[in-house]
Amino acid sequence: MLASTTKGLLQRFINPRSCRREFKVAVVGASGGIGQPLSLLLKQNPLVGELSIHDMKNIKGVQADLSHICTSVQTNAYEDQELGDCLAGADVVVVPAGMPRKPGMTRDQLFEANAGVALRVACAVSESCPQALLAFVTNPINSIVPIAAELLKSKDAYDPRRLFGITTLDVVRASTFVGDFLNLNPRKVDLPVIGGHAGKTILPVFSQCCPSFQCQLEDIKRLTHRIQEAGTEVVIAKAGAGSATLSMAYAAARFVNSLLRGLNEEPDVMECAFVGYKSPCLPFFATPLVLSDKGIEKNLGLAASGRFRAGVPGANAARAGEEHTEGHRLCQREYPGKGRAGTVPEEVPKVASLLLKSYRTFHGIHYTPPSNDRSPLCMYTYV
Ligand SMILES: NC(=O)C1=CN([C@@H]2O[C@H](COP(=O)(O)OP(=O)(O)OC[C@H]3O[C@@H](n4cnc5c(N)ncnc54)[C@H](O)[C@@H]3O)[C@@H](O)[C@H]2O)C=CC1
Ligand SMILES: O=C([O-])CC(=O)C(=O)O
Repeated sequence: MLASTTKGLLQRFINPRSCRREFKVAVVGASGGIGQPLSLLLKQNPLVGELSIHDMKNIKGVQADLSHICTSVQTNAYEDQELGDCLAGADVVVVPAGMPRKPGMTRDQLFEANAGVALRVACAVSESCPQALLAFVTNPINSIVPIAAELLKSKDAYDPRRLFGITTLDVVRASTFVGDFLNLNPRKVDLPVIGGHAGKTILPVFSQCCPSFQCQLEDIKRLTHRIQEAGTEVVIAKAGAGSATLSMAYAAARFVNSLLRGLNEEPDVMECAFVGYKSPCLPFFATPLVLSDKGIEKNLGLAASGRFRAGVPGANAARAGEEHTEGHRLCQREYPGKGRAGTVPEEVPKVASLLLKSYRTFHGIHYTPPSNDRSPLCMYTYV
């Protein structure tokens, strides 16, 4: 017994990869503009043992194509009514299903089209893999994640440590644009982005940028605006053919890989994501997280690292007029003495109030699923 334990430890020491586990990842919306390249990237991930893909259309073709790639990841495809089978036993479910924007639309305007998709997936997760980590790409993230949480609560399957809105693309863009600005390899730039995933709710925290840098306030404002409007930049450039797909697939693959590294008990895995937040007044907020086999091990909140310093103009960028909203009061209460070292950036109260407006948008919605939908969601009316 002792000998075999010692041998096991020795093997792990000699070959650390031998302790690597392989996980089942399900992609819902896998035939789409994001779903296909995301599946391609996951087919190459050594932490994935089984890649289970689902879509309402063309999924068998995507499966045939992926299955010719010479990696050991096993791929299985599921059609519309087979969502439950696709999800059964999944460790991670990632959802790039739903309509993308066209020029002139806001992300909010996708809510009616995409809320039903998110509710259907959340419902199927609650039945087929309630322990899975569930990560939405579907827009509008700021409202989709809260309604998915409501559905999971109604099914007694909500664990805030396991539900995520993927905001990694904001972080990827922040690294790219700041890397360009500083003439640095963007992979060497680490800039947390907090808040939400729409316009002014996207909040790069320049005071925590690593490496730190000093520049003119005008530059910070310009970089902030570029990061906040980057999605729209792509929507306009694609001129009606959808929104970001390749960069989003890259970002989602990175986020899923981080979830898997956490599940694999790798220490110190960190990502920002839009998740349940600790305050009842502000139930969701994107912040830096430490990931583990539980999903979220620790929410690092807003003063995430020792690198947080005063005196960098970023903390003052894009400051808007004060709004005496619940969110504003909350932030003042939780982070008194704003502007000092180690405290919240001053834009946060503004972002909080914008997020609260998103929640109110969905609170007013009466969700009626399509009449041909025979899923259990027919029973579910969201008011
Ligand atoms: N979180 C983020 O940073 C980003 C989010 N997005 C969002 O991702 C979503 C997908 O974008 P694209 O891939 O470009 O759209 P797309 O239209 O190319 O693909 C969407 C896919 O979802 C499938 N689908 C729709 N309803 C479904 C359901 N109930 N079950 C299974 N599959 C379903 C469609 O058949 C289609 O294949 C959009 O809502 C978009 O706004 C896009 C970029 C960034
Ligand atoms: O802008 C969009 O509609 C898609 C998106 O969320 C992004 O690219 O950040």
